[in-house]
Amino acid sequence: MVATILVGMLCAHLLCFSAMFLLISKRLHGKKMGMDFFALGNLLLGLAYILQLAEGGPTWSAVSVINHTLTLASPIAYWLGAMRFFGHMVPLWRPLIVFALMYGSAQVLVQWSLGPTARYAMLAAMSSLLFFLMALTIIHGVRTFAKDLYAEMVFFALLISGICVLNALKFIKIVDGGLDALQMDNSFQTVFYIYMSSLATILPPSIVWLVLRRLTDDLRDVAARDPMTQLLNRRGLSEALQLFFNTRTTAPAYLLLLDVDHFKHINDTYGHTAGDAVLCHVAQVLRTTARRGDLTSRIGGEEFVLICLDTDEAGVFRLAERLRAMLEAQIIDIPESTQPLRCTVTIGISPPFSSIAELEGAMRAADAALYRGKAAGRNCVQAPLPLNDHSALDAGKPGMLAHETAPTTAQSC
Ligand SMILES: Nc1nc2c(ncn2[C@@H]2O[C@H](COP(=O)(O)OP(=O)(O)OP(=O)(O)O)[C@@H](O)[C@H]2O)c(=O)[nH]1
Repeated sequence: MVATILVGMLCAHLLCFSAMFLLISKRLHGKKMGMDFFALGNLLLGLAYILQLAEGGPTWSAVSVINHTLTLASPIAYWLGAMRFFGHMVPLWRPLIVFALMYGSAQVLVQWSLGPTARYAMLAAMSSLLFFLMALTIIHGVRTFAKDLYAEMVFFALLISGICVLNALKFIKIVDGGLDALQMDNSFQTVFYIYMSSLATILPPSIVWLVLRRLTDDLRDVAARDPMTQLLNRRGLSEALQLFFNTRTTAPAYLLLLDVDHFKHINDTYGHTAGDAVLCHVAQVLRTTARRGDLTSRIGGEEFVLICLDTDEAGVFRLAERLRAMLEAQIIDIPESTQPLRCTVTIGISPPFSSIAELEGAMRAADAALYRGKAAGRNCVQAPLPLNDHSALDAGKPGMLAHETAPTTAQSC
């Protein structure tokens, strides 16, 4: 009786959360994060348990064959849903239909050749195997595609390992004691269904939590990035830098402020689409040239910032010069245009700084250097003023600098 009530509650939980997952997936439109697959997994398992209640005990019937097939199809749907959640575009119906046909046939074969006990033992063994594979996938995910969800994934792996172990025990009991092991009210079955009911209560809210986490992470990411170039925006830059200074106290940072030369002229001559393509090109060069861990950002219009972390002064000047030369040399692909287009940038460098509070000052110093670079003819790298030359910094006048590179003649882009 107890086990029957537990199975009834389990069905109610599974079907309610199936409906909830489906509603969430509808709200998520294009990026459903596997919620539609999880809804199907819950529905299949819920239906399997309803069929089990209808059967009353082990029987050989079409309903029983469908029940066993649905019981195993549901973890497959969950597994595929998890793959979708992590961005793998796996199909749903084809693998499920292929599995259903294969497992249906296997049941008929086993029932006729080895008898009913073997068919039930096969269900327990297959369940154990599927959940074992699922736990293995999660453990693999923790090291690769799901690193950011470490705690959640370990939690899931533990819960799923529990089902795996219980099904393995069920298999042993069926092999040892025959179909009597499946009597609903024996103590093992009671423990089994208590565990399954607990999972049906814990897992769905945990899945909703995962989706919520992903959505809020995505929102934060959208708020921190420039939509056109996908580089960090001003806000994202200062958040990322804050994080860096909170966790590291190594070498100071340097800020490079890049400004595309004569950008207005590019827009006016080639149109805004070409202007946008130039900005995306500069962003791409920044992304690929900067070291891993450096922060790349578009802070507005045609102004970009690169913050170099864990480096020294000589390295920063080499990088700035490399960036300038690369941008000067490369031809930019403009959609629907056959005219080759190049652009140059002027780069102002800040003095070293080592706290987030100094970011604004570093930005101002780099801006003053940039201003001097523009005045000196553009397409060059300008070092910051010496620390004691405050008057020059205030007025933005050119100063005598140790690292100044010889400015080349401004080029028409
Ligand atoms: N295509 C495009 N243009 C932009 C965007 N944001 C700002 N602009 C344009 O960038 C131009 C910036 O011009 P200016 O500030 O005069 O700078 P400049 O022409 O590069 O001159 P210098 O910096 O002195 O070499 C303006 O025409 C803006 O309209 C954008 O997202 N896309």
